[in-house]
Amino acid sequence: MIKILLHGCCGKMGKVVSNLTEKYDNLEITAGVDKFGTNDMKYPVFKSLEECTSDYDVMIDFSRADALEGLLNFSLKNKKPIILCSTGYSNEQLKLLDETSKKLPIFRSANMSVGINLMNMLLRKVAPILNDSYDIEIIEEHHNQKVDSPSGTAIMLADSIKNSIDTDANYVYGRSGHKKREKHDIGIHAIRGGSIVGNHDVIFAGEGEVIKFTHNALSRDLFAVGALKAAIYMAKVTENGLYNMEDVIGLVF
Ligand SMILES: NC(=O)C1=CN([C@@H]2O[C@H](COP(=O)(O)OP(=O)(O)OC[C@H]3O[C@@H](n4cnc5c(N)ncnc54)[C@H](OP(=O)(O)O)[C@@H]3O)[C@@H](O)[C@H]2O)C=CC1
Ligand SMILES: O=C(O)C1=N[C@H](C(=O)O)C[C@H](O)C1
Repeated sequence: MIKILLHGCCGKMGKVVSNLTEKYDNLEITAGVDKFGTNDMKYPVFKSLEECTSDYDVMIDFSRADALEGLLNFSLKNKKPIILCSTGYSNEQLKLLDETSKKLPIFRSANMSVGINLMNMLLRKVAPILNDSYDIEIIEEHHNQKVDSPSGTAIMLADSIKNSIDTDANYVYGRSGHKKREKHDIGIHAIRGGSIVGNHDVIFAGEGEVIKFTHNALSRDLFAVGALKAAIYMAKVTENGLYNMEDVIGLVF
């Protein structure tokens, strides 16, 4: 049995992960941590990591970027792998994450769905071919409760494109004003409204044609399933380092 500590257990994703875990015979949530706190869960919920005394094998986090430092220190102290699903990290936080991964197995992915990770892999192949003659724009849509913009997934997709081409792409967020598009811009646009779970379009606009890669998440279950698969994977990992969803789904191309 793999014992999971769920950080951010009372939020939208925390609740979905809690429900889905019950379908797995080999997984059990032994405790949760959430600022919000509640007694509604089937496991003990602590209001902070400092109060949490539960034994666990792997921690899953769906909370906020500002929780990162505390999560890393707690995981280092307990010598247990951590799965970071939260988004909105700053460059300094990403640097800290990289440094800490030399001392701890850390998993991070801005999107736990198989579909987005497959699309990300395809973009790495396609972008170097299309980059010269097509303009690249990314549009993401999410619910009206999301705090970080653009989405972590949009940044992940943009970074994959940027790292796969030999020109130095420049990110332009939510374009406005009086200025033509520059050739090496990658536009990144965020839409917020209602209960949209999470949609991502990557557009390659050329002369006389547009090629579009689209991923629409129809339910939060697919993120939760990805997090639980990552938990099963990370519980067995012994080497320190930074892992992601491609390790879990075995996308080696
Ligand atoms: N990687 C992926 O596939 C996905 C990532 N996400 C990301 O996961 C995160 C959570 O999403 P979602 O569940 O929709 O958000 P919610 O706001 O619904 O849930 C977050 C929960 O974490 C709590 N929380 C916030 N800060 C802390 C903290 N410092 N310590 C402990 N608990 C805290 C919140 O409490 P309170 O409400 O009191 O602040 C809330 O209960 C976001 O960053 C989101 O972008 C979401 C979906 C998929
Ligand atoms: O906040 C959300 O809801 C989501 N956040 C992630 C992101 O920022 O990319 C992933 C998913 O699209 C849902």
